[in-house]
Amino acid sequence: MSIRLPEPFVARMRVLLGDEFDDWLASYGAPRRYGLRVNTLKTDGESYRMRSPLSAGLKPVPWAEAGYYYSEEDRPGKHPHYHAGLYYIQEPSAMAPAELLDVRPGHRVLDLCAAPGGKSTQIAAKLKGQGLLVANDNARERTKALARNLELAGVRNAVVLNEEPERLVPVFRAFFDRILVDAPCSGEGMFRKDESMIADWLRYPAAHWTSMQREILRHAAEMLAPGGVLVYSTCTFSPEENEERIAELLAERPDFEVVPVPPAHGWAPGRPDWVSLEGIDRRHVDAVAGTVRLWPHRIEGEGHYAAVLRRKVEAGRESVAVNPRPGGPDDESAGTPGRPRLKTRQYAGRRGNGGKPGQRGKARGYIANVSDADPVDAWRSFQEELLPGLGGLPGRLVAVGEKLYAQPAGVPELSGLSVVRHGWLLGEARRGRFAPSQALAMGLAAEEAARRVEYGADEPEALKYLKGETLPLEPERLTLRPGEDGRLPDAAGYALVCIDGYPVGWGKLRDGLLINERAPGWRWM
Ligand SMILES: C[S@@+](CC[C@H](N)C(=O)[O-])C[C@H]1O[C@@H](n2cnc3c(N)ncnc32)[C@H](O)[C@@H]1O
Repeated sequence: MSIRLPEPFVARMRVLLGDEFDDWLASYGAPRRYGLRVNTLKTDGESYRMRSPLSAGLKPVPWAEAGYYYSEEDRPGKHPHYHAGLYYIQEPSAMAPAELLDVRPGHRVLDLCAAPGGKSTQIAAKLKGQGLLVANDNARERTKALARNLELAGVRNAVVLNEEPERLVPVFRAFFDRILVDAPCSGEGMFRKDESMIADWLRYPAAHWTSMQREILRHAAEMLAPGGVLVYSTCTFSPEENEERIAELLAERPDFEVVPVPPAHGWAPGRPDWVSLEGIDRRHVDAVAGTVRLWPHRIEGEGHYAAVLRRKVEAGRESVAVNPRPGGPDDESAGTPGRPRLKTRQYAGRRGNGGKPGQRGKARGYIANVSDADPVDAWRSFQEELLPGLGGLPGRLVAVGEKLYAQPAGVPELSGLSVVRHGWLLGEARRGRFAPSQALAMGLAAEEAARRVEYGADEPEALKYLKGETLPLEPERLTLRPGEDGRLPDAAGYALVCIDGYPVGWGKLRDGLLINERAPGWRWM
């Protein structure tokens, strides 16, 4: 074993694990397993597995829909399909918490500690574009990766926030059907995957993590609707960060109960016998036997812990969510008069995104030229010309400065919160012209665009495009889609660039060239 585990950690695990200690310790000498999750917003897991370009093939992770093991010698992060958002590289055990959350299309879901977004992208896939995902993290820098990963995955119905949980509570009290708390933790279960975490373990005492976890869980509980489900997870072994946090929450919140996780896949039950909190009713301690531990010596994956909790419904009340359901008759969020609109303009209406452009938005050349920089007019002209297949989007348009977002239905007023993404970032109106975003390209299906240019993943042009090069346009690569009037668009202007049929960015067709419009921060280095 080459990893140097901290002595006090090993000594403690010896006491906790007893007879199992030797097997556990031996797992640090075993090779770690690598995982990826196929993005079912774009393709389905099994059909992708059958045609996967990874040389050693993909083997299913038993507990995760579209989750697969890949072989160490493959480099999936270096394949064009990664840049098309066809999969997310994720440690296999880390796929378990979002599976346990039981997300259904249409749910309102909060991922409270979400960066860099592995579980958020997994949740978004389960929502299938319906309902709402609020992905939050309190670390500003990390929310950039979070937003980017959601965009790479083509997620249309997410809002990204950068907040402390307590500041979210007044806005989202009893709002969510599902909440994931993938808590910051001492990371003991990840030492084999990432040895650098040992330094953090040595630096911070357990109380550093447990006080954070306690506060985050308390605030999360406030935001769960009665009848809703909350999953708490960590990638650590210490009972203080796992079973003790759950027993404590149960003692504080009699309206919460553990939903036992059935034993499967080699997962082990939580350990009431490791809880050493004083003054906690035995019932709450015993209940943690229904939580689950993933041990690296019992499964093919790293160490994890998860608890599934349900907020009970009061007798006689089916649901008491205090906020209107997205798109329901009480959904006033679409442009309610009198709401404070500071730097944000919201454009109401179910037809909002699909409406016809006004007279001002008449197309001139390959992109509409409007008389002022109203992003909505510019977008509508762009959409009419470039995206005849997109149709109306649910929710509303939100303009922030020059940026325009399609915000999913049912999002409450966010003013006062630090918002990283108000929804699906469509693009920016610059001097009246609409510049489509990379996020828009990634969230489209190829057939939604009026013009598309196609490359195969194994063609050198695919790599050149991903690296930001401008390419000669070979006419056979261009597909034009007729508009509603049956007429083909001009072969000039913005085109959606696709690899193996999946969008990877924009280009502009001009003078026999495909001018590369792939956003600079997204280019293959
Ligand atoms: C285990 S990581 C989350 C990993 C993420 N769920 C994923 O699957 O990619 C824990 C995250 O919690 C964030 N965090 C720490 N304290 C927080 C707090 N008080 N509120 C919200 N997020 C917090 C950290 O910045 C970190 O990104």
